[in-house]
Amino acid sequence: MLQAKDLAIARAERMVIEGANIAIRPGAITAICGPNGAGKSSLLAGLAGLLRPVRGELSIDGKSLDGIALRVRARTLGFLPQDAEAAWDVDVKTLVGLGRMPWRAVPGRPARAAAQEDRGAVGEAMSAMELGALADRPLSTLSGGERARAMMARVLAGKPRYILADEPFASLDIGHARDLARLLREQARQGRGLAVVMHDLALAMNIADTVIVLDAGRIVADAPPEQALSAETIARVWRADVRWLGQAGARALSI
Ligand SMILES: Nc1ncnc2c1ncn2[C@@H]1O[C@H](COP(=O)(O)OP(=O)(O)OP(=O)(O)O)[C@@H](O)[C@H]1O
Repeated sequence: MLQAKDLAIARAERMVIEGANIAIRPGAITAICGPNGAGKSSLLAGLAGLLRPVRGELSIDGKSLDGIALRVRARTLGFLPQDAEAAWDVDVKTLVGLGRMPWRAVPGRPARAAAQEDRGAVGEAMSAMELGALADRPLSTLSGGERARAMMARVLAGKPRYILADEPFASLDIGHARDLARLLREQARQGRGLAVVMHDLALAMNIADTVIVLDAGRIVADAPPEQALSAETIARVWRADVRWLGQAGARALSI
């Protein structure tokens, strides 16, 4: 379990997350929701160990994150930033291959078996994100949604135990969003823990096991979706009058 206790994060010397107690469980999808500026990205980057907390503890299976070597951390936590950019204009298959970096030079990993495993993981991630036809295209020539799928494939190729994804649905069309939702469920079924920032509350309602609602840097709900995303909570936090339609697991939100 990836756990944060009494986590506090500051940006530009202003507290943006305070007193966060969170558990990201293996085998489950945890959606992180909240209005713009609530602190979702900051919280996710904090959980990934990419923003140093002002206060609090982060641990994986009870072991402090500080005590885990960086390379091991990189194999354990896969992070997909919002609007992920690549430093170089590489082609798609090279980018996805970079997801295998943390697996280089793992002690006791025979070179030939390692190369085969790397190829297998990259191929699997590319086909999961339907990137076969784009494999040789430089990133600069892709559309926003295609680039988002390539970035997600890079995370998947690393086969991390936890996937921390910041708005992975943001630029996907409805068909690819459905495919990604299924893929995230499958990743959870395989035992991975997922923390996913999302603005689409109906999607969170339908695919998450747990929803964390953030409001102005504070966790105001952490519960199964039907409870965390009640119309009352949405009215209070998002100041929007809404009504849930449909059945559990296939809900739509009327605004
Ligand atoms: N690099 C930064 N420097 C200073 N302040 C920042 C920085 N990044 C974010 N902030 C501030 O921290 C707060 C939380 O931002 P964060 O990006 O975590 O929110 P968010 O919930 O992910 O928002 P959104 O839904 O708009 O993506 C906001 O008030 C934001 O203005």
